[in-house]
Amino acid sequence: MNAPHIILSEPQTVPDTLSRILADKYEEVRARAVATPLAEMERQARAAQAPRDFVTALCQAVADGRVGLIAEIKRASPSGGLIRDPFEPAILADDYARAGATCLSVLTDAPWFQGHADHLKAARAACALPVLRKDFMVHPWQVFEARAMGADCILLIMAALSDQQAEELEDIARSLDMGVLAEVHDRAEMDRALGLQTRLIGINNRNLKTLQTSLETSEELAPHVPADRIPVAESGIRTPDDVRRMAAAGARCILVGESLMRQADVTAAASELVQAL
Ligand SMILES: O=P(O)(O)OC[C@@H](O)[C@@H](O)c1c[nH]c2ccccc12
Repeated sequence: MNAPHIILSEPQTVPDTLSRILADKYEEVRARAVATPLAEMERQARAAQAPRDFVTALCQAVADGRVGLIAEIKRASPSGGLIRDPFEPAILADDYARAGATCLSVLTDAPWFQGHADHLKAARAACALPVLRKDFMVHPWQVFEARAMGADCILLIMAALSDQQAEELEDIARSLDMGVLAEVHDRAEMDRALGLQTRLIGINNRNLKTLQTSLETSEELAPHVPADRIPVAESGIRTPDDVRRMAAAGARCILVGESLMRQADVTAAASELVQAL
């Protein structure tokens, strides 16, 4: 009798969602930077309309004791599937502005969120609010691209970046007078984000690797944000009670997307959140 064969294979690791998104993003940026070289993208960024002050708008809301609502415009997401259809960014931007939102966030990632630069351009043109480009920033080229399409602020996801990358992207954003929202999901990421210059610390209640959401993430982390920084509670916020919960933890600024995008009356739903305190 032959000895039984034991086949040892490498442990199978399934790539998490963030890793898959980033792999697509590096590919996308590589291709786009061939079509439009960095120097040309920088020229377009520096020729764009003056940026609106995203960070000051949120600081002002906090100083006034208001909710600082960053209202998000997105058609779809990996966790929610198709969220809103038909989807009209300009109308949504106007609805949010009339509800008293402080800023907008617009998804521009196509493969995972069905976003587009045109959504951001249309939303920004329809209101006077500062606009965050919600995408996965990994390369300076994208920061110039963000400014060229009109964005006033970029998102830096600490889980997706080395310290050196984050600093480089922040420096470029600052040179373009753009704001930076540094996003964290745990204490270690927060400590890294606090090494950046930006005052805006986004605490994502959603784990981008597993897509699980828990408001406890903000409750745990917001108390550790130093007084000279502004915590922004992100993801999974649905009701005025949730807003009060985030405010009680120290986060009066919130980033809300899906729960608003699923409402027939976006203005009414957003103003309920704005008036929760
Ligand atoms: O739709 P929600 O659960 O209200 O979440 C909004 C926003 O926080 C979420 O879109 C988000 C936060 N960080 C991100 C990073 C990438 C993509 C999306 C996000």
